[in-house]
Amino acid sequence: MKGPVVAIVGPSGVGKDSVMQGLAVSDPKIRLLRRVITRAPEAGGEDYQAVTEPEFQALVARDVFALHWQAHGLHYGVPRDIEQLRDGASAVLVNLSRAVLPAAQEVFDDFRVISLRASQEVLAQRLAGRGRESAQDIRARLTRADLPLPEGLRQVFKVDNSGALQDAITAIRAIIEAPVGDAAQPEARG
Ligand SMILES: Nc1ncnc2c1ncn2[C@@H]1O[C@H](COP(=O)(O)OP(=O)(O)O)[C@@H](O)[C@H]1O
Ligand SMILES: O=P(O)(O)OC[C@H]1O[C@H](OP(=O)(O)OP(=O)(O)O)[C@H](O)[C@@H]1O
Repeated sequence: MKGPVVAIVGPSGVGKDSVMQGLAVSDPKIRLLRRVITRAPEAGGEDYQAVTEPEFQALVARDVFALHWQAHGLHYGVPRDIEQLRDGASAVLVNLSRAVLPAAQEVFDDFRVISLRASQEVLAQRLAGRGRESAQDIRARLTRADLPLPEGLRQVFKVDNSGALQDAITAIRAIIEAPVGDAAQPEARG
């Protein structure tokens, strides 16, 4: 049995990494995809494979990635071995750019999008609290916060993460555990 690929998307600071960690702790069959990123290895936060830009380009040339994109001045890649991670999983969670979602929907069967939301004030506070980026980088991330989701996505669920982290985790578990085609409630789409 292959679990769905569940994209966790939303503005910087909304809680994508926190929600993903919490979900993985709550159920060992919920797995996290480890991204390849041209970010310094010591930056902290999520577990990722840090590579240099030439190393990243060599991986692209070797066709290692199912998906890759650029954002925040960095390159990000999702290795094709995500398919092995799906075997026997309840879900494989992956932090994706909103811009890459239409491509992802074509690449993966049973692809679901969790669109996390929080107000600009909450985002600004959380980014400052996280302390990974400079004030200038935080401003750049906040200007991207309102980027709309692309059209044509078939399974999108809005989840609010302005409140307690556990509430968002509980809401997402219900979406993951629902049978295919059953999880979508009209009011949860968007
Ligand atoms: N529901 C929440 N309540 C309070 N703080 C949160 C919540 N979700 C995330 N955070 C905090 O907000 C900051 C940004 O969260 P993070 O998971 O890194 O967001 P993202 O991956 O979307 O950029 C972190 O310091 C995290 O601990
Ligand atoms: O196109 P967007 O939807 O705005 O996303 C831009 C980038 O932000 C996220 O990365 P990352 O997790 O490195 O950054 P963040 O923690 O600051 O969101 C996401 O995975 C994308 O790579």
